[in-house]
Amino acid sequence: MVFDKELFVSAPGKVILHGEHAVVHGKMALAVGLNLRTFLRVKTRKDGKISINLPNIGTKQCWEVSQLHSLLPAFQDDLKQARPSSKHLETLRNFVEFPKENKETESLALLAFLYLYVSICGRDMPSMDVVVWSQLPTGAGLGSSAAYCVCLAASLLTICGIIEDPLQHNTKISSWTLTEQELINQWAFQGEKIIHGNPSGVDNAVGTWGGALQYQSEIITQMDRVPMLQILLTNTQVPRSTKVLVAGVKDKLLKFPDIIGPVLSSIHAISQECQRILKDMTSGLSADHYPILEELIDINQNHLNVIGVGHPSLDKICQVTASHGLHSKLTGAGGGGCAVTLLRPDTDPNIVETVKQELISCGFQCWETSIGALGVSIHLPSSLPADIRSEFGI
Ligand SMILES: Nc1ncnc2c1ncn2[C@@H]1O[C@H](COP(=O)(O)OP(=O)(O)OP(=O)(O)O)[C@@H](O)[C@H]1O
Ligand SMILES: C[C@@](O)(CCO)CC(=O)[O-]
Ligand SMILES: [Mg+2]
Repeated sequence: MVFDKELFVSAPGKVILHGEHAVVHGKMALAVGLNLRTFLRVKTRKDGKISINLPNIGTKQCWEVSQLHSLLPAFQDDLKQARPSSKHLETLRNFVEFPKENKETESLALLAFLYLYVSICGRDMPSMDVVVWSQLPTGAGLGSSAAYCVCLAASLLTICGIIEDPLQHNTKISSWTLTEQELINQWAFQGEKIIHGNPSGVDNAVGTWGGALQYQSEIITQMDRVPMLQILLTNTQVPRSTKVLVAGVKDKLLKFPDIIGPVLSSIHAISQECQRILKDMTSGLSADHYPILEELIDINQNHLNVIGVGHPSLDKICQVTASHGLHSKLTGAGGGGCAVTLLRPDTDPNIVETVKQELISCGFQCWETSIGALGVSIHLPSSLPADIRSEFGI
């Protein structure tokens, strides 16, 4: 049982360099942690209530823990057997009674929370307040859903005592053991299944481990030496749903297996080639690798258009950046959302500034960043960034 406890947990967003969508069909993806994070604060309370506050999507809910106990029979057979079934989802939807005009954004976030809360806590449901606040744009291809699920899984497993609070004995440790991270990742994957329908698991793996990784069929390989690539991220601000886009690619693949299948195989080969180049770059081979990286970006962007996940706003980013000699592709599920542009070490900062201004004048939002970020972390309140502290009112 949990007594007075307060935890602060965070997880990074991600950028997929290559392999989005193909990875859902067993191909390889290369993905990296992003220095924009989701933060969660959980604080136990004593009045038998459980509240969740999600300011990014304007959602607040509060229930009696005793009400949530009524969900247990539907979960009883499958408790601790991680996989959301249609029976679970139906039970949770009936429990929350979403009004007709309810936004999908809100229902998916609450369903994922309730699913993880009931499945992980079982009979020992703690009374608590949960607040989640993110630096990531929601639904823009930067893995906001995975960062949300990783934070929920890590905090619920810790508050229920299933994994240890890393700060309990040593305030310098900022994450869990490898075995505990594996458990966090598995539960976050289940949360992603509620939000995405059929996720590959790459996003939650980056949210858990950060860094740079290669992902294929649930096998995660950390790339231990990756060059410090500088990138420009542009958010078209065109909303889209990963769930809908992933389902669209599946339909196309079923309809035209001999046409779409080879495109996915080619995307796989692009990921392999990119990985080889990144390795060469870290082993100090002097060749100019950037032209190849740029060509791979262009080919993949065309492939992503072929499989139906492009958008005129993404084409616009490619045109604007190409007119200044830079190369871009969509990242994440596409259909709007974000694009990634590769910056060379010798790219003139004035050019980057001009490109940014042009993109901003199209109504887009830009961030210049480098790849790689820490995975799921636990924080002392004093070590949280100032803007996060003020979001949490501390
Ligand atoms: N900070 C947050 N607070 C509440 N819910 C969130 C938050 N971030 C993400 N979500 C949930 O995740 C959903 C967005 O997930 P979606 O997979 O469509 O986009 P994404 O994860 O940002 O992009 P991608 O999967 O392409 O990387 C939202 O509709 C919401 O339900
Ligand atoms: C589109 C996709 O490949 C990446 C979304 O960030 C979906 C997935 O892998 O689950
Ligand atoms: Mg997502």
